[in-house]
Amino acid sequence: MAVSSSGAVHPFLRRRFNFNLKHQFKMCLHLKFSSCPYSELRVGSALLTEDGQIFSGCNVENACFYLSLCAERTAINKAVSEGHRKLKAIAVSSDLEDRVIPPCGACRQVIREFGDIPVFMTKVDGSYTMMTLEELLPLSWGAEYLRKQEMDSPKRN
Ligand SMILES: O=c1ccn([C@H]2C[C@H](O)[C@@H](CO)O2)c(=O)[nH]1
Ligand SMILES: [Zn+2]
Repeated sequence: MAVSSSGAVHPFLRRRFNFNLKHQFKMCLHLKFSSCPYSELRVGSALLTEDGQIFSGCNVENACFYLSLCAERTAINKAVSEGHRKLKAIAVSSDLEDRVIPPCGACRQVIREFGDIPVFMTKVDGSYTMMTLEELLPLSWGAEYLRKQEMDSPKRN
């Protein structure tokens, strides 16, 4: 079920994740590094890893539009490329004042690779709506549909 808040740390988070949302939001402010000359929509993301580290990201757009990368995937790629595959939660923020910002379909699929984690969709005033990845992307495609033996094989290319 979706959880909304006016900015305080939600009890759900404190219980399940021992997670300081304010700190996470601070990291989300990395939307100031956003490179978005085409959409002019600054987006930031922050994710929490199992061992308590936070990685931030922003959207990085390209003149060849479809090469642009969303903030969430920037953050995920940073974390994974530094050896952090166990993700606990992810947040996404933007300049939008009147609405929370939801991850696009591509990002939902990429987040899905790392489990059914909570996704915090925030507004500039610090309020947020939290939904789990399963709620955002029900009946989703994942590694369990692939041939496991092949996936586990150390010899695969
Ligand atoms: O959750 C979202 C939604 C949109 N964007 C970016 C992609 C693009 O740069 C801009 C406009 O779609 O917003 C993100 O980074 N994350
Ligand atoms: Zn996206």
